[in-house]
Amino acid sequence: MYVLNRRMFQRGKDNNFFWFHEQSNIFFHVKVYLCYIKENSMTVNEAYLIYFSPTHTSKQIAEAIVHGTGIKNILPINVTQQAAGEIVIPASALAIIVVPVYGGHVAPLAMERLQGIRGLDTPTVLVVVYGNRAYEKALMELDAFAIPHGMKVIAGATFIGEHSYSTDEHPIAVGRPDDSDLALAAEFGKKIRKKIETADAMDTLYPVDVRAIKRPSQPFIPLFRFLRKVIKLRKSGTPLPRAPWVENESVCTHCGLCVVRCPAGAITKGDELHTDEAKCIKCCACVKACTKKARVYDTPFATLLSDCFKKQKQPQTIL
Ligand SMILES: Cc1cc2nc3c(=O)[nH]c(=O)nc-3n(C[C@H](O)[C@H](O)[C@H](O)COP(=O)(O)O)c2cc1C
Repeated sequence: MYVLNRRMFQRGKDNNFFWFHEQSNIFFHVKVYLCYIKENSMTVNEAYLIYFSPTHTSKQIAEAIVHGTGIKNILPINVTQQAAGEIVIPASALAIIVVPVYGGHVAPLAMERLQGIRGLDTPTVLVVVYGNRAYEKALMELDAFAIPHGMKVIAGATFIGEHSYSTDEHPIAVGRPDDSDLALAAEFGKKIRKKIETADAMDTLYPVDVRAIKRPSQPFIPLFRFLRKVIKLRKSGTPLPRAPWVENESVCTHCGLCVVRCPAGAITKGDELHTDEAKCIKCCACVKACTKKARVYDTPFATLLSDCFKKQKQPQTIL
């Protein structure tokens, strides 16, 4: 045991007591700092998982991200079949919005169905899922929706999903999101959680500019071939199918699955052989859902996309 005296508090190589005293001071300050971080770090205890996903690729990405965050209280808001209605998401929650890209834009029906959602400066993650061609303005459009709706965009991402037009003959990004995409989505979720927890308050949880996200590399020659073929197709006046159809009527069992899966109400129970072209959004949910393969959507675009976008693009994230 040391008996306290003045010499013990004097610096010196051979003064062991002073060395311990100095270290314990450091330990004390580290402990105080850790307590401070814990006291002041932000936590989110619930996640609003908002998605539109007729062929379930966006849904898979959404679920992988939220599981990656480790948040247990998940409130799914699936806007595939109906509008979200009026929902206010508190600032203490995390909002994750995942939508597919149609023609380089956010799928218009998805955008329409998101309109009732509002945040209160809610930390929000924006994700677009596209079929290996391009997402063009989609992520920026989602951002332009989210900010005026009271959401603070703290992370963004672009993921790849099997193209809705993909068939056995004309495969486009088949099997995406694959295991590696889903692992990346979960890792992204984990990083989002970390970003929130390392911020000591809402004003230090910094927003991101989704325009700064890295665009995937696109080889020029296949893109040029694609554009040339699209122009040729348009000039030829070949009519493009306005909606999926039932190829062989005897195969359809009228099970009604296509009716249930259609997000646009374009197929009516009891009249499954007919698709309302005015309502159809060509999402191909009915084609993918049909267990008898009675429904088809055979568009010349599938051939072009399959031929020209063979190189698999990779997900990109920003946070
Ligand atoms: C009408 C329509 C337009 C599409 N446009 C694009 C596009 O511009 N770029 C692209 O890469 N993929 C495009 N896709 C493919 C979808 O973005 C892709 O298949 C997505 O994974 C579908 O999401 P979901 O499975 O959640 O429905 C389009 C699909 C449809 C049905």
